[in-house]
Amino acid sequence: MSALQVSGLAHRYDDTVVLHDVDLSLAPGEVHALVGFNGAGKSTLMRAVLGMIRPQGGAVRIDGVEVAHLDSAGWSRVGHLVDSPFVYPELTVRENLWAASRLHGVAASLARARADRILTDLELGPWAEHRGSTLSQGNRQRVGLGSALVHEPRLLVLDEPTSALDPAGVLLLRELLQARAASGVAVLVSSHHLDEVARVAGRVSVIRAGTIVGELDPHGVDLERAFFAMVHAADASRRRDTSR
Ligand SMILES: Nc1ncnc2c1ncn2[C@@H]1O[C@H](COP(=O)(O)OP(=O)(O)OP(=O)(O)O)[C@@H](O)[C@H]1O
Repeated sequence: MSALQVSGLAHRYDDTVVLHDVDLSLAPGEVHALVGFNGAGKSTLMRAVLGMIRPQGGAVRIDGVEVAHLDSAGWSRVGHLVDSPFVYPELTVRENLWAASRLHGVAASLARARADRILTDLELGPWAEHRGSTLSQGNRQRVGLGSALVHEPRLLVLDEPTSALDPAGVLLLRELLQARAASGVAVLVSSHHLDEVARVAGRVSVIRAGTIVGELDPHGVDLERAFFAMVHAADASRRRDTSR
């Protein structure tokens, strides 16, 4: 069974079509990247996957269950970072991670150890006792990522997770995602960095104006050229359709 199955997803804000007939699937252990220009619809797609918006058409299933019917046990198998990382300003980094694990249903007896492990995995140790309100942007993103990972979800949805990270953080996250995927976790990730995506993803889908227009070969030689060729071909095809 797919960890995530998106079928015929459609969404519009007022008169603007933002997602059109989007199909996407994600198997356990797969890292699937979404790439596209600003405003292409990546975040909207992720919000629909996470039940944060109700799309006007199509279906999203997580482990075979329609998101509208997913219970708290189902959601506890999902980790996400979409939009700005949420960090409790008055809590320390360690307390934030502990709270995130408890909110995702981790038993009190395990929560401390899980938070400690994330502090190590994301090299947040030096900031463990610092309050959320005092963190740099990159460290906020690390805490947001830690909060998405701390309960050991089986499906991860990450919207531009490296946008504020330094090169060491990018490398750490890549290794973490690869390790989680090797243990069967399914990862949906969006990014603007084609090279980074190619290093981590097994599949790369291109989204253009709310439509998935094709997949890039992450092992291909010139990903940038292939990306633009795909986008331009999609635009030309759309122009032909609208002029008929
Ligand atoms: N709440 C909203 N109300 C109206 N329009 C919206 C809303 N949220 C997003 N949009 C529009 O939907 C389209 C897709 O936005 P979305 O944020 O999904 O794109 P994106 O691919 O994630 O972009 P970026 O790479 O810039 O983050 C854009 O045209 C955006 O302006």
